[in-house]
Amino acid sequence: MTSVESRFESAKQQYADQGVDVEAALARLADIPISLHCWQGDDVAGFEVGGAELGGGIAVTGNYPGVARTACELRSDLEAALAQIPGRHRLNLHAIYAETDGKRIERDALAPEHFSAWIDWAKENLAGLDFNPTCFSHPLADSGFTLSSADPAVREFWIDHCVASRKIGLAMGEAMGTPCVTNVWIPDGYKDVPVDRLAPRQRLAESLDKVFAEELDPAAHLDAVESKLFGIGSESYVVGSHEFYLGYALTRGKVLCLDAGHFHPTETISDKLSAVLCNLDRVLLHVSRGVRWDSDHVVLLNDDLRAIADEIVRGGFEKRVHIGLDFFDASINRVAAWVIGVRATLKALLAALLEPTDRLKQVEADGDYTARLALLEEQKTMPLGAVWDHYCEQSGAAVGPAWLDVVRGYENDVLAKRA
Ligand SMILES: C[C@H](O)[C@H](O)[C@@H](O)C(=O)CO
Ligand SMILES: [Mn+2]
Repeated sequence: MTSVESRFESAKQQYADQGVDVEAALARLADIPISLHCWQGDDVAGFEVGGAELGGGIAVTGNYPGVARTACELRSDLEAALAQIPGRHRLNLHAIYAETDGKRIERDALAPEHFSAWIDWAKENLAGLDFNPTCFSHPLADSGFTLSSADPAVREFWIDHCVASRKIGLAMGEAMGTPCVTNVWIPDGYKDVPVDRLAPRQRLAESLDKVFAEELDPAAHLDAVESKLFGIGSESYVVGSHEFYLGYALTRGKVLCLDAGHFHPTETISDKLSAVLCNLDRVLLHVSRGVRWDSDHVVLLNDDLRAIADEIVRGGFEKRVHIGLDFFDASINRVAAWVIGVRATLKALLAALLEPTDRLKQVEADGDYTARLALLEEQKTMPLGAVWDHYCEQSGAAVGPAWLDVVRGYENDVLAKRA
């Protein structure tokens, strides 16, 4: 027996003593896909012919070598990351990752054919695809307003882009046999205090109603809307605030996207899950790590991430919460950034799945808050790592930090050779 296996067997017994079935927990974990965000691989630049600088009040810092310059390079980098991540996962694409054969295709004219290479590759490598219209990094977003613009021509352009994006998302969902979540995030807002907070929100609601006018088969496609508190250049007012989208999602039956970096710095999204899922069917998560602001740091196995995973598992929300990642760090190896973030997310889910939740719920229901606190605290030193290592080994992913050597090898052989 290898040391990984002997540590696993002893951990399994320790969890069994707590009433936890480790094999059942691992089977549940294998069934939870994480949607990797393609934009970590190229600093949210995309491959649009004649594309603009990154805009929309989001910023990527760092200049680590090896950024992906083409869709082929990005797919190769994703394969390198996926090889170090146990389980089968999804990919979240933005419209600016279209492949248009060297021709400039305006965003309102994008079509499924511009993503056929992604779809073919996804069939081999992934459990599903998700999608996003790109309503930033474009001259028609320079005013700071897109779907809520006061200019009807600007609004029209972005409505048409979002309609085109839903068709692309639908094609992805049909091809993959699992619904594609197409998420609309817009940067619209004001740097300074506005007088009229209402009119842009009314225009946004009208525009969204036009975007979503056509009913799409939920077996292949789901619509999500993402709120934000502030961005760079929209510090005082964001049109698509949380309250706006919560109301919109509730009244229109849409998926609500909660981005961990899009709330007040001391506000967490974990507590929101059970609250919004009392009335909404589904939630999309953008798991991110804000440091002092919406800085989009790589997610780590910290208290916030564990609390999100705990809420998903304790609520039995695995099929109602779509887990996507959203961070972009250009100061470290970008492939490693994906591996660190996804492995951390899976570890958090595993920790939650290994919790004796029924017992904890029972002591809570009995009013035994002493036992609740004591058992939760004891849980923290249970041998999660031994189960995690077994899961990695069983799935063909590297055990422990060994993945870093493989990613370093890819860096030397491939990334370092990019000019
Ligand atoms: C690139 C993404 O769509 C973007 O990060 C968005 O989801 C967001 O969170 C903006 O702050
Ligand atoms: Mn986001």
